Amino acid sequence: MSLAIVRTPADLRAAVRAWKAAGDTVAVVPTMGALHAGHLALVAAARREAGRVIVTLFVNPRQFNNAGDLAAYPRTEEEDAAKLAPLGVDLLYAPGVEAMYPPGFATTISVAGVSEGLCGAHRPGHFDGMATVVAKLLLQTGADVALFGEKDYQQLQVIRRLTRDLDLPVRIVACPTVREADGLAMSSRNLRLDAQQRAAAPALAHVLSATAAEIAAGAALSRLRADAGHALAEAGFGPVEYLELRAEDDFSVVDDASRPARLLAAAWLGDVRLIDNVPVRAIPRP
Ligand SMILES: Nc1ncnc2c1ncn2[C@@H]1O[C@H](COP(=O)(O)OP(=O)(O)OP(=O)(O)O)[C@@H](O)[C@H]1O
Ligand SMILES: CC(C)(CO)[C@@H](O)C(=O)[O-]
Ligand code: BAL
Repeated sequence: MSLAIVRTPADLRAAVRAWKAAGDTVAVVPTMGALHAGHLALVAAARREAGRVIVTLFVNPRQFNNAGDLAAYPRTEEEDAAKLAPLGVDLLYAPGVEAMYPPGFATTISVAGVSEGLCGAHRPGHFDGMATVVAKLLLQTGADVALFGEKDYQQLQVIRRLTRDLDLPVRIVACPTVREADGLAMSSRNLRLDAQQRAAAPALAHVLSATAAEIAAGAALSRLRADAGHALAEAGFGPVEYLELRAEDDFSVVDDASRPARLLAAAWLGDVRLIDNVPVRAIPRP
């Protein structure tokens, strides 16, 4: 089984135009490749949402704030295409950097508010680069629906804001985080962990879950932050970039579970930066 791979916006548009002329709807799953079961869950959801499914594969230089991270990012297009071929994906869109950013490219999309703090504070320029490429991918594919993972929770908020503000005619569907059996959120960057770091990595999910349970029971995050940091350090983590609670409705900073919230963290294991998040719902009191 082979998969059609398209490299230019013009070829992509031609394929989509033919599908739409035949009355098909189109779903897109944007990725940076090195596909794992989290991505494949997005593809399965995409198949339920539309008649045609496009997966995009583009390691977007503009969203990397760190040259070493970009250089080390795994690139496994052949294996990725082999994983997608049996899943009923209609097309893999894998443009080169020149096709995406031709000479003279000068536009940046910057989403205020939800992109501030958290990853926005620690990865300068990241969300501008991400929003710019996602806007391009949504416009190039003309997709009716686009699927994104909750693992990148702040990214999802930025994309929702972007599509509303620019009146992009696309529905955004969020999919829950897919985890390894030991709780570690699947991520392409996990491939860069050595054996010892891989053994330590699930502590991030465990500390988040334990802290979320205490907040759900009535505790304030500000009183739990130091203990969570110690637990991560004991497990072998380096610096914790942030551990923050945000309200799910407007993404404002909160300290307890009086509103449905998300507990989000980023922390380093050696030179690999991991992120994760969990929902927090107050336990109703009798
Ligand atoms: N574990 C996961 N569960 C569900 N969705 C995921 C998971 N990991 C990534 N995704 C989603 O897949 C899409 C593509 O993400 P991307 O290609 O950056 O993979 P990644 O594993 O998140 O890589 P990275 O190491 O850059 O974090 C995004 O919408 C992302 O949120
Ligand atoms: C959405 C995305 C494909 C844009 O490059 C990327 O940020 C990702 O993989 O999450
Ligand atoms: N998964 C989010 C993309 C990034 O880390 O750049």
